[in-house]
Amino acid sequence: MIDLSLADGSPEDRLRLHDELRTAATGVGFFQLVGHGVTPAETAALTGAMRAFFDLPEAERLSVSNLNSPHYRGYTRTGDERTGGSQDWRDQLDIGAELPAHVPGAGEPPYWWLEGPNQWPSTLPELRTAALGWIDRLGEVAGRLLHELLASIGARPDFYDAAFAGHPHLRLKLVRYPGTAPDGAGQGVGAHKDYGFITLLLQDTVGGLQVERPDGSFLEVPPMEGAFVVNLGELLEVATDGYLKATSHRVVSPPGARERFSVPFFYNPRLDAHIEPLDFPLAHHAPGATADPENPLFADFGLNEWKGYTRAHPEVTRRHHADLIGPAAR
Ligand SMILES: O=C(O)CCC(=O)C(=O)O
Ligand SMILES: [Fe+2]
Repeated sequence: MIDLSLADGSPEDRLRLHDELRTAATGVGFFQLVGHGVTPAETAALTGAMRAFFDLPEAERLSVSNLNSPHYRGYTRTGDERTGGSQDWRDQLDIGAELPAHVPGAGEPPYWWLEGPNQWPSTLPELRTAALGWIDRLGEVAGRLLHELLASIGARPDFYDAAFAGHPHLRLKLVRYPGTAPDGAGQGVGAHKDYGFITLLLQDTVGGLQVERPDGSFLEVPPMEGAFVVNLGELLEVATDGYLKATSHRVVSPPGARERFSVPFFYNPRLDAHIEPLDFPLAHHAPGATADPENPLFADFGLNEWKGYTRAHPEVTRRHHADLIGPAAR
C-alpha cells in the first residue's frame, strides 16, 4: 500500500515514499494507492453513472456499440472481446479523451484511427460529465505518481513530460463482469499486460483480479475501499529495458450470477509519442524487456495501442480495418 500524500511531506516522508514505490514497482509490479486526493463523492458520481449505464435496456447500450466506431469507442457486449486468443466474459464502455476523428491520410500510421469521438447514450447526460471528469482527475493523479516513480529510481521526474504534452491518449473503461460464462471457463478477462505507462483501477468489493507471479502462479488483489490498484504498463517496461516490468494480470469471473464492476484508467502518452530509453543510474543493470513473439512491445505508443485494440476487438477490426491488418484477420 502506497500513500501518495507522502510526496507533500517532509524529506523523510519523500524518502519513504520513494523506497516503497521502487520496491513495489521493481517487485510484484502492483500496489494499492491511497492518499491520492480523489474524494468518495467524486468516486460515487462515477460509479453511480456507471451503474445507470449498465441498468439501461440492452437495446440502448447497443445503440452506442463499438461495432459502429472505427475508433474502437463505445459499448462491447459480453462475449465480443478476446484476450490471449480466448473469449472474455464482460461487457464494457470504452471511452477516451474526446477529440475529433483523425482519419489517417496517405503515409500516416493506422493508429490515428484510435483518436475520435466517444459514443454516449442520449438518455444519460451525467455519464459523459462523470467519465470525462474522471479522465481529467485521474490524469492529474497518474501524472504526479509517474513523477514520483521516476524520481524513486533516480531518473528526472519530468523525463517523459514531452510525451504527454498536447493530447495524451488517456483512456477509461467502465466494465461489468456478469458472473460465470455458460462454458464455465471463468475468464472474466484473460491474462494480459496493459499497453501504456500506468493503470489506476477502481474495483468494487467483489474481488477476482489476480496478478501473475514470475513462477506463473496468480495472486489475488484484495478489494480495498478508497484505494486505486496501480500497475505498470508495457511502455514503462520498454522505457527501462525491463528494469520495471509490466505485470500480467487477469480477472476470474465472479461466481454464479454475481456481478463485479471495475473502472480501469489508462495513463497513456500521445499516440505519436516515441518512448526514449529512460536515463537512470541502474539502466545498465536492466535485464532487457520481455521478448514474447506473441506480444511484441513497441516503443511507439500508437503502435502498441493499435496492436492491443485490433486484437481485443476483432469484429471492429474486421468491419472497419480489414484492409489494414492482412488477410489472416479478415
Ligand atoms: O477489471 C479489472 O479488475 C481489471 C481490468 C483490466 O485489467 C483491463 O481492462 O485492462
Ligand atoms: Fe489490464
